Amino acid sequence: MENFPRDLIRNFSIIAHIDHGKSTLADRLLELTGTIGKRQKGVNSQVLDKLKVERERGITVKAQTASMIYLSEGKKYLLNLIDTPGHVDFAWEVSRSLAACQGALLLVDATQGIQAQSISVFHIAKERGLKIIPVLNKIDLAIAQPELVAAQMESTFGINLADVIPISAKTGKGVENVLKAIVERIPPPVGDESDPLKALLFDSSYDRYRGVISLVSIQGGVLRKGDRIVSCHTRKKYEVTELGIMHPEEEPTASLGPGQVGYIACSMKESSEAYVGDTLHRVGESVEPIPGFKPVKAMVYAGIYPIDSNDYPKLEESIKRLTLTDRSVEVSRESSTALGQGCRLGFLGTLHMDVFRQRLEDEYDASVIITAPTVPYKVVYHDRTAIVSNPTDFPDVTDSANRVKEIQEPIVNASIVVPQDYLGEMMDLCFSHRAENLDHRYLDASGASARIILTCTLPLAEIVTDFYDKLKSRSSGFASFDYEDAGYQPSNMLKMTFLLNSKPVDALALIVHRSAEQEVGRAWVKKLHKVIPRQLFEVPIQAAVGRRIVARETLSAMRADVTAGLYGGHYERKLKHLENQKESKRKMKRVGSIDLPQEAFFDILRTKSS
Ligand SMILES: Nc1nc2c(ncn2[C@@H]2O[C@H](COP(=O)(O)OP(=O)(O)OP(=O)(O)O)[C@@H](O)[C@H]2O)c(=O)[nH]1
Repeated sequence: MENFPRDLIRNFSIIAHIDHGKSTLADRLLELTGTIGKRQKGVNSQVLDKLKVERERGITVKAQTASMIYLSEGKKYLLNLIDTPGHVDFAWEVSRSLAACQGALLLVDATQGIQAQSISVFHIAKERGLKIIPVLNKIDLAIAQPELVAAQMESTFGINLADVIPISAKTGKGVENVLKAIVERIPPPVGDESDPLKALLFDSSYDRYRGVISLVSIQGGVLRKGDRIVSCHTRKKYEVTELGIMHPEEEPTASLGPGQVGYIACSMKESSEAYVGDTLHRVGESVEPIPGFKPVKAMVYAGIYPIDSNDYPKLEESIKRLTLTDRSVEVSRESSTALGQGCRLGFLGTLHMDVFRQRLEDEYDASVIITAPTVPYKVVYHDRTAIVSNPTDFPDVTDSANRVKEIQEPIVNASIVVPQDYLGEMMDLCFSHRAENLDHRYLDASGASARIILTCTLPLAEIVTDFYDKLKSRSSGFASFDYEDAGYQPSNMLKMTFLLNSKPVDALALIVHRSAEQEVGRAWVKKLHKVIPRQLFEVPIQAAVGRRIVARETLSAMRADVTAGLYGGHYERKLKHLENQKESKRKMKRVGSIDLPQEAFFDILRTKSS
């Protein structure tokens, strides 16, 4: 395995919109090359989708890699498949996996045609200079429109119709042609055995016994067991204790040569030491780091609290262990008068957040509440700039004493692919979420079912809550959506606070755009009015921006005599009543002079939209 000549190695990825069949095709390739046995009929567990949550949701979260041997015209090729995740939140993982490849299979579902992510992944691959092999999947289905979709691929990607390979990843039809094309069209990797060692770290996972396991692509030289290596990024030194290829499980080898892709274990204890995109080289040799290194950046933040505050230590431990396997989650401590001790987590996007919460619940049996997501804002003061991702820390911009010059919010370039009948709906949706620079063009030549790609810029804050759900429901499920980071722009954002009996409640603060302050303020005081139990006195519930009250409701005083039931009866009954009262008092959170049941808080926070 380790002695493969470089010109017989091919490193490639499958890139596609979600559900277009990447994992199914990967399975078929592994089967055809004899890397795994044939699946039994009816068993649909994909080898490369490992995590339970991935299987449940049918999406790939973490990239997996596998090597296979393919015989063609008497030659034995080593094909390294680098699997990429299929969701916008993980664009960075796609990009870094592609750094280890020379080619990519661009897979498009022949029943659905090109979708938003087909276009974005195509551009990432193109920018990296990869050889792209267009593949049309699901041709076994009666509703497939292979000619139409192939024509779409020609006009959108500028590829040759003759290069498109029609397949059914499900039945295996045409898949042999894909293997042939990989060998014929994708160039072998570069790099020489005599070069100094240069390895790109493109993924990592955590093993309880061996520590961090990194996936590397050897771009020059040979890596051997026992080698002393050093990270360009951290300058930390390690000894390689084990290495090998994924076939599809780990298979130890004595070395990894130029062009090879494999795993290494090297006494790295903390997963935070394994920087994706880092270059590893041998101690004593100096090399130019591989360009394109950038640390991952959290774009969505939320607070996470245990339902029962006694569970905090357990929750913290669980989060710690989970982040060992998913380094892209940022963690810090946070506490709130209303919710007690918790953590503030930063995620790449909302799906990433959902997946993390589900893993926490599945793997650690933790009952948690996650507060509404907030994006990181830039607060520009006269003398400095701060990044604020927690409403509690957001300054009151209406108070000149705070010397805030400007607030900037993160924006994204969004693209939506949708049948033309839904164009009006989609434009309305975008406008109601503060879209700018709206533009559209046709993907197909014409026809009643012609599809359109709509592009615009949107504030990230507008898409982190329910934008995706609205997009799906208002397009009857036909629209697909993708976005990429487009930096920051000045924006009129304000901090809204809520007052109960004239006292502000920290945990309820949120950041809103000025244009939405009335609407949001009114909706929230109404909601609070519903969930807060009546007190012995009248309680005003107010939404405020700075000192300005933008909405108000009044909770009238409780009239019933609650102690009435206590007169007469047995002593034990009274005692029981007192105990019950004590118990429920324990659960109450005293905010200002108001007692609030914790559940009321959770109710509010669960649905709060920032
Ligand atoms: N009929 C038919 N169904 C297919 C074919 N290829 C994949 N599918 C089905 O399409 C669905 C999605 O396939 P996956 O392989 O999970 O898609 P994916 O692109 O890996 O999805 P992500 O990992 O979430 O990006 C599954 O239900 C597959 O069984 C095909 O050629 N024909």
